[in-house]
Amino acid sequence: MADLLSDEEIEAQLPDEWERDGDEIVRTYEFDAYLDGVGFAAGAGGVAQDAFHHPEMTIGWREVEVRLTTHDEGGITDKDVELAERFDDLR
Ligand SMILES: C[C@H](O)[C@H](O)[C@H]1CNC2=NC(N)=NC(=O)C2=N1
Repeated sequence: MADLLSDEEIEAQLPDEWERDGDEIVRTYEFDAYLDGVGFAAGAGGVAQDAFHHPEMTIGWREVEVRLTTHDEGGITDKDVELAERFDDLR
């Protein structure tokens, strides 16, 4: 059970390069090659499954957009922030 973060908590805890978009936090990772993005998404998927907390990921040309929200709570919780930090560590 994760509690919804307040606007102030989100602002304070949002990792660098991440932005808030309504009830989601979002970051677009950029890569030198398309398959580097595909590989990142695969690794992020493994981390997500390990955390059992799953992002929406859109794989584009040399970029991957990652969106996180806690569906069970209807907004942003520390689960989203923690997973964002773990994704950043994959870089
Ligand atoms: C039952 C519930 O769907 C599961 O506990 C997990 C699965 N992955 C999830 N992922 C995300 N982003 N939010 C959730 O609330 C969530 N819930």
